[in-house]
Amino acid sequence: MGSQWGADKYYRRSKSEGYRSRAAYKLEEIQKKFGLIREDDNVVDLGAAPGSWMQVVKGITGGMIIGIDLNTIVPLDGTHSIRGDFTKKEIQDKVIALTGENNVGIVLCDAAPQFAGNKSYDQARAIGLNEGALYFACRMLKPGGNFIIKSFQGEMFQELLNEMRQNFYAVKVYRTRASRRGSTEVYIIAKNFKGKINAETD
Ligand SMILES: C[S@@+](CC[C@H](N)C(=O)[O-])C[C@H]1O[C@@H](n2cnc3c(N)ncnc32)[C@H](O)[C@@H]1O
Repeated sequence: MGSQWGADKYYRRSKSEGYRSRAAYKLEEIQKKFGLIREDDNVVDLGAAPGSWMQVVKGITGGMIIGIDLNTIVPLDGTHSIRGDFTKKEIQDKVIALTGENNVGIVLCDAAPQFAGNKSYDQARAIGLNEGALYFACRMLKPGGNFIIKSFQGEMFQELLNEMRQNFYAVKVYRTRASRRGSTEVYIIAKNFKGKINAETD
């Protein structure tokens, strides 16, 4: 039985399996289906707190793992955490200082803005944040890199997909089983970055 309040089967499972959040199961499901995280990928996780996606990624790649969040990410061995807004240049420069230029194999983004309860305002902010994440991915990824991003179906979603298709050779929309029932949440699975030349997203 699903519950809006977190006491659902994924929440209980995350507690018993030591994950920091039920969100872990969304990434596990996406990885099982699409296998986009490769074992030598450097990975950047946008909106990473409390850090369950970083825990999942640690079990897959031997590459560098960097999590970025507005909130503190409790340290996770063998990973880097950056506190700040990933849309800001100074935060992006910190990532490049760690990875070098265009040396990231996959960017993950599970970030969402604080919702105010106004449907069309919230949707516009969510898509705006998605565009910031797309810009980040285009700045960091190596050609052939991948991008997984949470979004919300509604106004401007199609335009976002079109921008994704300008920058990646294959783009799909996927809804995870762990997404809450009735929510418009989906993940965009973008494969095979075309390279900087197509990255005119800002
Ligand atoms: C659903 S949580 C992510 C859960 C995470 N995937 C996990 O597995 O633990 C969304 C996060 O996005 C972060 N966030 C939203 N906007 C952000 C921004 N501009 N820069 C950095 N983090 C952001 C929020 O602070 C929040 O912690």
